[in-house]
Amino acid sequence: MKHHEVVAAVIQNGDQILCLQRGPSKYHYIAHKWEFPGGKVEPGETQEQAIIREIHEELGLQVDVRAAFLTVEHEYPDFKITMHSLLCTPAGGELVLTEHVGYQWLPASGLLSLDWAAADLPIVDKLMAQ
Ligand SMILES: Nc1nc2c([nH]c(=O)n2[C@@H]2O[C@H](COP(=O)(O)OP(=O)(O)OP(=O)(O)O)[C@@H](O)[C@H]2O)c(=O)[nH]1
Repeated sequence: MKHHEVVAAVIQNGDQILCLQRGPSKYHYIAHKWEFPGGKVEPGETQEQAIIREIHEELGLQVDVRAAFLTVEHEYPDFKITMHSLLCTPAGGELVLTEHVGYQWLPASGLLSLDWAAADLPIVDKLMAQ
């Protein structure tokens, strides 16, 4: 089974957290699900370099990476991921969606109002517990 190393940013602006909605996908179980911005780590990149690149590509934002948050191993029906979530704060730029179909800024207490990708649920749980 294919395995991907993924980084995901929990971008916190005060108590608000940036949540993004994926569009259609060939995999029904991730199509239209909510997730954190990020993507696959490319060969030779650190997690921090990967998240900074992905956030710039996907959202046109600069971020500062503050801390590692939680690493999740998740197996979907067709592939598995190791996803490293990193706590980030906005550091410039105007949010423009280039790959996603929607976004919401929500406090941790509101995160479960969204239909999250399965791999994200441990991250959501940890954010809600803090
Ligand atoms: N970015 C991101 N990906 C996630 C999250 N949760 C989750 O299951 N994933 C999965 O992790 C994988 C990340 O790949 P991606 O498609 O976003 O990465 P990428 O931008 O490098 O994609 P590409 O292969 O089209 O170049 C996808 O299969 C995605 O469904 C999340 O919170 N953020």
